[in-house]
Amino acid sequence: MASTDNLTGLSNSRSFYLDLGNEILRSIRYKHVFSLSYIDIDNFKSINDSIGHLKGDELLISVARCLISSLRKTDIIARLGGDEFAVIFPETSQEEVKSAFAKASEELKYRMRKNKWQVSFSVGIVTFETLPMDIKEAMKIADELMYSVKNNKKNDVAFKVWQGKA
Ligand SMILES: Nc1nc2c(ncn2[C@@H]2O[C@H](COP(=O)(O)OP(=O)(O)OP(=O)(O)O)[C@@H](O)[C@H]2O)c(=O)[nH]1
Repeated sequence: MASTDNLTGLSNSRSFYLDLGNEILRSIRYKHVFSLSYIDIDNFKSINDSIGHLKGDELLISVARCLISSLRKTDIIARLGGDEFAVIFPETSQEEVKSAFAKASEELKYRMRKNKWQVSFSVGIVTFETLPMDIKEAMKIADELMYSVKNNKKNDVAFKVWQGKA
């Protein structure tokens, strides 16, 4: 079965969920924290509608390249589908993920501006100090955080430290 996304060459969702499951187990075993980022492009549909699907594809490939070039080799980057991307940052605290993602944000903004693509990014980044029960719970927490940005004003990064349900 394929483990990469045809368009961008990143991990696909299937492969990403396997890696996320392994990261949860590793973090439990070695008592590490890890961080998980959920990234959704804002207003991507308008790119397809205004300059065409092929340019839309070009933008998605460019996003993948920005993430690959600005993050660590040990970070696991995936395209989950459509205009949604995700990253696992193994053994990475909130402070560390803030500085790691700042670099990626700058690179993404620069690339989009250079190509005159009028999109931005809604991002949720969770650091698991208490480990999630499973993949589903981890993704739900990161997805909800991203949606809190999307439903507010978009174009922002929300950070959260997960310490279990209050
Ligand atoms: N070019 C291209 N477009 C895709 C691909 N996969 C999904 N899409 C398009 O991505 C768009 C995603 O639309 P929405 O989820 O409404 O995203 P959006 O316009 O970014 O909306 P917001 O997230 O609310 O800002 C749809 O128009 C899909 O057709 C792809 O592989 N290539």
